[in-house]
Parts: sequence; structure tokens; C-alpha cells
Amino acid sequence: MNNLKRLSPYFQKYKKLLILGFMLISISITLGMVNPYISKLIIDEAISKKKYHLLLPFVLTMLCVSLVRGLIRYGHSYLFENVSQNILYELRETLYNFLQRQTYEFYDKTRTGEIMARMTGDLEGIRMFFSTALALLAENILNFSISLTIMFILNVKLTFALLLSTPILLILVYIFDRTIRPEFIKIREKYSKLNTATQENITGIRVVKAFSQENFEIEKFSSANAEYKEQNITVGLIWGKFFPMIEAVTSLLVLIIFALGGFMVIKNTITIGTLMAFQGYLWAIIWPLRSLGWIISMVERANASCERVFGLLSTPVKIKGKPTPFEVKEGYVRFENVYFKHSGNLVLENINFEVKPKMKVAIMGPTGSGKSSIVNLIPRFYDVSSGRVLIDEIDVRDYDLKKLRSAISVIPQETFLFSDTIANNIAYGVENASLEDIINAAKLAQAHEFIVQFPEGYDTLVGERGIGLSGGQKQRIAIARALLKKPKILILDDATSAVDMETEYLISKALEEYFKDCTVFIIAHRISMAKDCDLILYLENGKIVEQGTHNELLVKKGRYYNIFVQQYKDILSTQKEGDRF
Ligand SMILES: Nc1ncnc2c1ncn2[C@@H]1O[C@H](COP(=O)(O)OP(=O)(O)OP(=O)(O)O)[C@@H](O)[C@H]1O
Repeated sequence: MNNLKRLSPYFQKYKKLLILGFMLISISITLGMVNPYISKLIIDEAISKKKYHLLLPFVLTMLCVSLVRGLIRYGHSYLFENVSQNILYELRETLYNFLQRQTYEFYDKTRTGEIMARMTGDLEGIRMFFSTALALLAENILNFSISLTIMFILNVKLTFALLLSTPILLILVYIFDRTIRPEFIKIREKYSKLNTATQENITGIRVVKAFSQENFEIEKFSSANAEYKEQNITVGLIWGKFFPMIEAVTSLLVLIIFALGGFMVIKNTITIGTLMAFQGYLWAIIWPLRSLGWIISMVERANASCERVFGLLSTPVKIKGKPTPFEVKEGYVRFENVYFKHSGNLVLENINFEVKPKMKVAIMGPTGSGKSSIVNLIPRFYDVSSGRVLIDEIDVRDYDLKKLRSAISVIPQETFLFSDTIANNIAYGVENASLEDIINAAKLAQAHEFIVQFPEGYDTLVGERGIGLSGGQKQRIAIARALLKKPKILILDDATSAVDMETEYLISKALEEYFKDCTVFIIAHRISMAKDCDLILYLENGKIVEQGTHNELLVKKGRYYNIFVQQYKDILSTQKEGDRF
């Protein structure tokens, strides 16, 4: 139950409303005690003493009490629902804000399905605690204690006899709580697994289809689905065992009332009316006892959910900016003895280079050599393990994160488009961009031509629910998006891999022309993208093994030269080296 304590700040905020809700519950419960007492009066006074004229006022009072009670119940149900929805809203916001602030490393390690499970099922568990369990608990405690007090006033002996069964109940409840708690934690885990299976399948459906793995995926899902079902059945079985026991103990109470109470009526120790009232109050005791299992289930479910939600929220945000006034003005980038580890593995080793403002740098090297890792350090998607990355001679860790990143445009390997219009996708992250600016950026990125061919042009919906775009078209939109941001530093992470040679040529011309005031890093596999750059870094196993200009590296006749020969062998066979390149 300790995890529920973490909800305390949310409680505090709605303390007044919750107190009002509890007050309404108290009034409603107190009113609930009136009718059994009136039924005693009807029997003892109106019927036994033949004062029939009292019948109508008694019945009318009962009716009024029921009506007022109904209204009050509506009031407290509304209050608790309102508080629970507000708390749910705030928790959802907190969780979403947390997710937005989290780092690449967090998303490398956390599965989307698990996050979604926390955002949905777990938050719903917490909402149920506020909307139902809390009110029910208060209602039951009040019902139980007030009824018991009245029963004591009516007859002490009979009430004591009822209380004899309480220790058995307490033991039962304790055992139930201990048994069901770990099972609820397991339910939440299985639910996460089911969510992950669904989410990964839908995201990777094209791969599934390409490899005809539908049956394999169905089996994988079925196994997660079966585990979730089994776990729910396990909880159901615990319930199934516990509920009849509670039933048996509560039936014992009815038995005690009628056996002992009947005997006392015969002996004239109590009146029939008192026995009737006792029977009425008995139900006010039995109901809380019977619903105890249900309440415990809700509380334990919320407890398990709190553990998962607050466990996630307690993950530290490892990359934080500093509230400094520094701004990227020049785009002068320097790597100083940089080492970088990914999950404990050394990925970059002793990286040193310097890029003057407005220089174009190509980063080349085999797959997995660390090209993306280098550029990811510039906007602080990851932090260095040691050494420093400096922009305008200031350590990137000393910048305000928003200011740092707003000066850098990254065009990633895989373009993500939001379910929105093409125009809004291009303008993403740029406030108040005019349509003219958007069109200009699209023209520079060689995207304008295909965009205007769609019937709705720039208003065409793309992304999940919109029109499908080819890989090259998506990349051009991503390039337009980066252009519009007017960055000081531009990073193209293999961004031209999906465009044809002609478009690549046009894009590199646009880069020369429109990014001339910008420091550009291009991760490239093709010599054609690198040859005009001011600096080429060639990486191997996380180390820079060659660096220089195109001509300098050709003269070296090293790795870069070999790639050049490979890619241009046809042309080289017809032209003398150096004629053209
Ligand atoms: N999220 C990650 N977690 C652990 N290791 C990673 C992660 N991302 C990359 N790596 C490892 O870091 C090394 C460098 O990866 P990086 O993506 O920087 O290479 P790259 O040169 O850009 O490759 P490619 O050309 O294939 O994109 C690789 O060995 C890779 O396995």
C-alpha cells in the first residue's frame, strides 16, 4: 500500500472537495440509519400499540429520507468522479511531460507498449481508486461503525454476539490481501507485455508481411494474451475462494440475529421491532463486509499501478540544460578528446576535430563505425562519456537545451511525418511560419514539384492516416523542415540515401547555396555528397582514421581513396584520374 502514499500531493490539492465528499457520505450514511429505526417504530408503536394514524407519517418520513439520501448520494458520486478525473488528467499530463523530457537513452531502453500500458491501464487503475474505492471505503467504514453503535444502544448482548465473528473476518481479509497483492502486480506486467506485442506488431506489420510471419505473430500474441487471461483467472480464483468464506461468515451473523434475537423476543428481553431494526442494521454491516474483497482488489490494483507509474516517473532525466544566456551564434564546433559509450560499450574513442563556422563536413565510414554517434553528441541527444563537445567554444552541456537545439537542424536517417498536412509537417517546430516560407523551403528541398501534384497540395494529409509518400519524398519534406528552421548547424544523418542521384545533386547545390551561412555535417555513403566538403572525416571502429579534403584524401590513397575507386570505377576506366575529379 506504500505506493499509494505517492498520490499524496494529488490528494492535497483536492483536499477540500474530498472532505466535502466525505461529509456528504457521512450525511447519507446517517440518513440510511433512520429507516430501519422507523421500521422498528412502525412495528412497536403503530402496529403493536394499534396507533394506525402514525403509519402514514412514518411511511412518508421514510420516503423523504430515501429521496434526500438519493440526492446526497448523487452529490458525493459526482464529487468523487470529478476529483478522480482531475487527478487522472494531472497524472496523464505529468507522465506526458516526463516522456517529452526523457532522453534518447531512455527510449533506447523502454518499450513503447510498456509506456502505453502505463498511460492507459495503470492510470485507469488509479482513477478507480479515487472514484470508487475511496468513497466505498469511507461509506463502508461509516456504515459499519454507525450501525454497530446503534446496535449497541439497542441491545449490547446481541451486538457482542455479532462481534464474535469479527476476528475470523479480519484473518480472512488479511490472508486475501497478502495473496492478491502480488497477483495484481503480475496482471499489470502481463498487460504491458500484451500491449508491447500489439504495438510492435502494428509498427512492424510491413516486415511481418514481407516475411509472411502472420502466423508466427498470431502465436506470439496468443501467448501474451493467454498469459494475461491466465493471470486474470488466477485473481478470479482467489476471489472465488475468498468470497464464499466471507459469505459464510456474514450468514453466520444473520443466523446469530435470528437464533439469539428470536430467543430474546420469546423471553421478552427485546421487542419484535428491535429485532426488525437489528435485522435492518445487520445489512448495513454485511454489505461493507461483503464488499471488502472488492475494495481490497481495487486498492491493490491501484497500488500496483502507482508502483509502475511513479517508478517510471522517478527515472532521472539525465540530459538537462542550464539556464544560461548562451546562444549559438557562429556554429564553430570542436570535439576535444571525446569518448562515448553506449550501454557500456565504447563506441567513440579519442575523437578530436575542429569545424570552423560555415564549413561543410562529411562523415564517412563503414556501418556501425560511429558516424551517427558523433553527430548525436552535438545537439546533446546523448552526452559524452568523457571529453568535451564545444560549440562556439562553450561546452554543449553549458547551454540551455532549448536554445542549443533550436540552433541545430537534424535530418535523421528515417523521416517521421506527423498525421497532419504537408505544410504543417514542414513548419514543425517553427512558430508563425508563413505559407510563402514553407513553399520556399520545399522548393529548395526539391519537394515543391511533387507536393503541388497532389490535389490538395500543401494541405494534403500525410502520416498515419494520410497519403503514402515514398522514402525519397519523405526525406525531401524532412529537408524542407530543417531548412525552414534556419539553423546555425545542420546535420544530415544519411538523409540523402533514399533520393536518386539527380535529386541528390540538386540538394547538394541547395546546401551550397542556402546553407552557406551554416555549419553542415553530412553523414554520407556516396563520394558525390562528400567530395565538395571542406573536411571529410573517415571513421572506423569509433576512431577517426583519416581526415582532410577530398583531394588530400585521394592523395593519401587510403580507405577514402578505395571507396572512391569502387564508386567511380566505370568513369575512371573511361577517364584519366584527375581529369574530372
Ligand atoms: N542505442 C544504442 N544502444 C547500444 N549501442 C548502440 C546504440 N546505437 C548505436 N549503438 C552502437 O554504437 C555503434 C556505432 O553506431 P552508429 O549508429 O553511430 O554507427 P553508424 O556509423 O552511424 O552506422 P550506420 O552507418 O549503420 O548508421 C554500433 O556498434 C552500434 O551497435
